[in-house]
Amino acid sequence: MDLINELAENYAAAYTSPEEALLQRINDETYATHAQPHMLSGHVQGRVLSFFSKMIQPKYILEIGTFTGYSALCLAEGLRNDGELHTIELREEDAILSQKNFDSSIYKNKIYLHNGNALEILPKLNYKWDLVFIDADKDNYIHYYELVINQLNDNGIILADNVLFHGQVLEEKIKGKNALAIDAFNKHVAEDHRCEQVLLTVRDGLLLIKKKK
Ligand SMILES: C[S@@+](CC[C@H](N)C(=O)[O-])C[C@H]1O[C@@H](n2cnc3c(N)ncnc32)[C@H](O)[C@@H]1O
Repeated sequence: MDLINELAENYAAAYTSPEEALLQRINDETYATHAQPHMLSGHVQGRVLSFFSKMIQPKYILEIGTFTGYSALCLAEGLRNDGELHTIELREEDAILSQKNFDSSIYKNKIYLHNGNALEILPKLNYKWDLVFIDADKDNYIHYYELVINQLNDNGIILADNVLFHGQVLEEKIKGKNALAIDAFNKHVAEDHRCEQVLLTVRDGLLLIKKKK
């Protein structure tokens, strides 16, 4: 289901700052060569990620689900000079591709790519996160959220992608496994008194979550 009117999407893209050449190249190469290019955040959502990161000026960023590296590079734009971005990717072929893309970037010395299952890698990453982007397997969103919320800095923010899951969460009786997992995640966060949240209807839905002090 296309949730957002295509004309509105095009208008938003026209009046959003352009992406830089490397991001444009990653986008084009991913669409030309990858079997699931739609997973890439893309221009407008990429600028949203960059904008939030520049507002937060994080020292430590965590991303779960690197894919070809597009969103990591957008998030890295807001890092402090001494900041680090840690990104986790399960599939070796995507990890290789994203590392190649990071190596072409001015942020290459600030990005640490971890190849493996996020559920196993996360407990080994001992950082206080300022900004977290959850964008991997939908079944595990609740696990990822519970693993990172206690490692979030006081002013830390979690962003979770695909929270509208192609509109499938709007069905009267949700059928898809991933849509059910996302709907359960949205309810889990809504019922969690530790945080406040806002669901933006950007692209496939972006949930902004802030831990209460
Ligand atoms: C939607 S894509 C990420 C897109 C990327 N963040 C972007 O915006 O360009 C999801 C990625 O998560 C990875 N993934 C799935 N399950 C994972 C897991 N358990 N641990 C780490 N990565 C996982 C997939 O291989 C895939 O590359």
